[in-house]
Amino acid sequence: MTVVVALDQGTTNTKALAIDVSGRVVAKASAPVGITTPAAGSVEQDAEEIWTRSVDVLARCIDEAGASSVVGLAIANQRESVVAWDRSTGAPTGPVLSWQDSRTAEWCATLGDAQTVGLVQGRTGLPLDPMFSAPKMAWVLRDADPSTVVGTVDSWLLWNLTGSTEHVIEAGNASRTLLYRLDKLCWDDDLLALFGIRPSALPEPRRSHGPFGRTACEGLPRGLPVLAVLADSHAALRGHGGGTPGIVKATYGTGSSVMRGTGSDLEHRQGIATTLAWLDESPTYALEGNIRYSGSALEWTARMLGLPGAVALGELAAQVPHAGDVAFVPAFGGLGAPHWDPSAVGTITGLGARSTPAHVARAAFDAVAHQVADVVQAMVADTSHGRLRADGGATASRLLMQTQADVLGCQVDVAATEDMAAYGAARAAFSSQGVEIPPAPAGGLYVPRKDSSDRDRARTAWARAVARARY
Ligand SMILES: O=P(O)(O)OC[C@H](O)CO
Repeated sequence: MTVVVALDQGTTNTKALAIDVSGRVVAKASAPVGITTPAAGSVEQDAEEIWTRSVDVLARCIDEAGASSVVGLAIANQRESVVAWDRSTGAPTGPVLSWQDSRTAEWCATLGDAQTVGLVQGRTGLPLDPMFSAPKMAWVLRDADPSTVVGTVDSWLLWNLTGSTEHVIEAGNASRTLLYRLDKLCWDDDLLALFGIRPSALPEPRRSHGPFGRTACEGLPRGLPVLAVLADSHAALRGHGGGTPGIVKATYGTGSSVMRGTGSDLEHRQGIATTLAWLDESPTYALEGNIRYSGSALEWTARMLGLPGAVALGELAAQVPHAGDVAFVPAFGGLGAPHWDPSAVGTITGLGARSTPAHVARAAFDAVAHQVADVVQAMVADTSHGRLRADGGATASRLLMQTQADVLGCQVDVAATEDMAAYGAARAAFSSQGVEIPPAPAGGLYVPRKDSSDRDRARTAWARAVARARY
């Protein structure tokens, strides 16, 4: 048996899956990863913890699958988060600044006039927003020694996996930094100057198939090649078979990423990012809308209501047929796509004397579905003939998936595997070896149960709540 061991290094969890040539998962290990919010707008992680947890799950998975059957590794990783370390010692110089970290929001707002914002958007496909890596890189490099280097989480993992030899970044991850030029597929000197980032601190961009080197670290068999690296959301698109124009997928993780592959076309849409999905022999582009709080909005609401988690929240929400007039806009740290408003604040509107915790719980599920719908509708003019492919932990909620079909007015196909990012990365790794494994099959289908006037009413109420959350 031949397997690829795929690591999915996510915001709150690190998983490894051994996947065979038929696409079957033959071994799996996972470990939680800590995240802290030491101050308003600051969201941090521990780089050493990310690394040690990753080695731990990889080692357990390789062991279970049998080391001799492993042809190589694949990586899918959380994007935009920034790690800085000392090139000579390999030690992190501070915490990881998470993609959710918005401490640079004010600085970003002063960075440029409309022309600069247009330049950034035109070259990188991204809005000038603190979610992306460059402002965080600039922040961690302030006053840093010349030996300090930076990277995204894939860079950090590859540096450690290869025994501190490779300081590289996968091209799709690079496209999330605000420094990578989408048409020319390289770092952009003007943007490096804009953010004040010294080129020698940056990792070298590589194609999604590398080369990324071989394992040379403690805790893992030596000499295993890293066959493919993909940013996690992009990997999920690949898992769904996306990339070819038309497929729209939503990943429901800590945040949500909605993506539509556009093949070799660089398309642009108002409020939506254009991104490099992956770079094989030629680039595959995608449109993407990133929502900061979706699964984490459910967790937050559960905590506020004194419940143990999202499952209990779903049980409470199911006690009422709808949220009444209550709407919850989880604009913690501002709103992402398609609004891109860092000044928006988390808001619960429409509370009345008859509102109950169940209505608030229901409003939290509505919020996740409406945020995804906002992005899908900014990408696809008419959703009624299409389908949304869904993956990620929160797709286990039937309430959420039915709500999603209802507010979008189209069928939602839920992937049979909850590990789509790892699956997509494994697909890419096998493909580099000339083996094509099939896209992951759907495990559940949801069709809309609301008519269009109910849907329009719900969408209008949501739009009003979003307007209230914005200054
Ligand atoms: O950790 P996840 O799976 O929520 O993914 C994080 C995203 O990559 C951030 O853009």
